Amino acid sequence: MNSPARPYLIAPSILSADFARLGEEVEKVIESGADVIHFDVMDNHYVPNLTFGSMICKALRDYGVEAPIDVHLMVSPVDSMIEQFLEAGASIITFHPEASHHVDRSLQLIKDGGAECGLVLNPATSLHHLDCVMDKVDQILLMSVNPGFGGQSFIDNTLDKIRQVRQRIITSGRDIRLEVDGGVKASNIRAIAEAGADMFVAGSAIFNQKDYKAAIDEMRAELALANNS
Ligand SMILES: O=C(CO)[C@H](O)[C@H](O)COP(=O)(O)O
Ligand SMILES: [Fe+2]
Repeated sequence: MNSPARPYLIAPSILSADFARLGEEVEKVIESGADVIHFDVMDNHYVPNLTFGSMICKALRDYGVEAPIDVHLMVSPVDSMIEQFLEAGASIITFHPEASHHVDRSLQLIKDGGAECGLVLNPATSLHHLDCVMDKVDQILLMSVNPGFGGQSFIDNTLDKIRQVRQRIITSGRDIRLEVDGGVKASNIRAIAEAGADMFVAGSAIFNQKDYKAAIDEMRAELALANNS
């Protein structure tokens, strides 16, 4: 079905980390084999929850975190937050198209700031939002839960959406990452990869375990079995 041009990337979501020890938690999860840190920004407006802003991203950089930071903006409006996160050292910034009045402008703002850009589509958001930006995005994030909270169950019909987006990526001829976020765990990560994803966000499935390395290793073992030919 698909042959990812990139290796599989595991991106622990710090939403489920111990916020009182965030620097140590991030260090520990990187040492345990994580590729990317997924950073969930919620504003109690676009989503019914409130998390953290760019100061925390900057604090992680100042603490010495060098791993890519993948900022998932669940905020509206988006542009002022994009500017702040560019300043704070974000590597990738994604946002929800319905949260921006001018999607192309917001994507360009991210690129001009030197970060990678992408759109996030909720479970019931149409793929039509991708039609005019496939030449611009570096990453597409498909939500497999409704945004706002960690620890929810994976919505199964996301698998079909992943297959459709993978086809669009192949058609575009571009090297666009396909990230999936929400309810990802060792028991379903192989099916998600086989559908066409190459980047996997997992919050509770990693941070709610005692042994982060064992949790990540188990996911990698499942990914090694994925048939994506
Ligand atoms: O964007 C998110 C929620 O809006 C989180 O990234 C996501 O839910 C990760 O948590 P979990 O793996 O526990 O589902
Ligand atoms: Fe997220």
